[in-house]
Amino acid sequence: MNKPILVVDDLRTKYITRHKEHIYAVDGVSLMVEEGKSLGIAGESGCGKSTLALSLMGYYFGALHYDSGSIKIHDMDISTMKPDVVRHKVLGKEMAYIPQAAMNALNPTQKIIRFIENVMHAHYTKMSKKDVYNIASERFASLNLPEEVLKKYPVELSGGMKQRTVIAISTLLSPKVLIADEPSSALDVTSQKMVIKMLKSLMEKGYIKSMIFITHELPLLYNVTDDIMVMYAGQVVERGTAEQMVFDPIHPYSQGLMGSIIVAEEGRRDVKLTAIPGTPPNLKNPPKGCRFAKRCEFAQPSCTHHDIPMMQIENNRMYRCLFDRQIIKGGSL
Ligand SMILES: Nc1ncnc2c1ncn2[C@@H]1O[C@H](COP(=O)(O)OP(=O)(O)OP(=O)(O)O)[C@@H](O)[C@H]1O
Repeated sequence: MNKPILVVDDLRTKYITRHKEHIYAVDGVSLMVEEGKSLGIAGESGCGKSTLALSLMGYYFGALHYDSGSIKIHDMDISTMKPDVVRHKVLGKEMAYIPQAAMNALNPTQKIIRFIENVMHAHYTKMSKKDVYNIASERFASLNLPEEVLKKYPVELSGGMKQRTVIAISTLLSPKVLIADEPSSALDVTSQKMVIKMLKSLMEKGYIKSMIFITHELPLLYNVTDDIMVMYAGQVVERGTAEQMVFDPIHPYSQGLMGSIIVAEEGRRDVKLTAIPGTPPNLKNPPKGCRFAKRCEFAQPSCTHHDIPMMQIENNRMYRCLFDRQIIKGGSL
């Protein structure tokens, strides 16, 4: 096992609505990312993926609040740091975040190099413009981004190029963890591929030490990440290697997720396109016990009696279900 970089233990974060309702969108999430490894997070819309990303970044603004649990980068616990402290001490150098619409982060009235100067000067106040330019052009070249981009305005760049530019800028300080939230979902297929290639290249070249990649598409994760974690209604329901999760998912929800998407992988063309019947529970008032029980073809009365813990079956391979994997996989309940 490599050295753990990011360790999250039993994290709970919630939205407090105007009507004072508490919505636990991240409800007891634990995860670990090792040095040199990438973790994919998958799950249907509304399962808490983006809230988890925001919580890891300490973005507690507006309705989102920290409740309990810890987030450690190496041994530094950042879970209770004030957002301002996180911004100064953590963002950029320790962790970087690429949100869904990252390309909109660029200032339309500024050339790219001016934007980079601002980013670098926030960390190194005395760095000369020449040094900033040299660092940026070297990194851009290494990531196959043309140097001319530095002298352009965002409007002069295509969507894909803008996205790759933002990724290059966010990782200029070589953070230990990169959190990418659906970084390619708004792009055409060719640009998507280039973004994915770039993320892999950031890992290979050691510009980032580890990555969390969020998407609702399991097969995309299979091509990008070492491990995959599936979330359902604010909780983790399964974790394993990408290979295990795509070809041998255990939890009935992960199995449904696999069956509900087109898998472009060789050998998986047999998978039928099916939708998982029903909808996830309302997180204002989640059901007792297994949150997937209402939609699960294997559900038994015991599933809803008490909370179901994660069952560890191998190192880094776990799932949240009362039943043995042979029973679920054999469909003989
Ligand atoms: N500002 C908010 N106030 C109250 N509830 C919210 C707020 N933002 C999100 N939620 C709720 O939190 C839950 C998790 O939302 P989140 O956006 O994290 O899911 P997601 O898995 O990232 O979905 P998507 O893939 O669509 O981005 C949802 O039930 C959502 O309704």
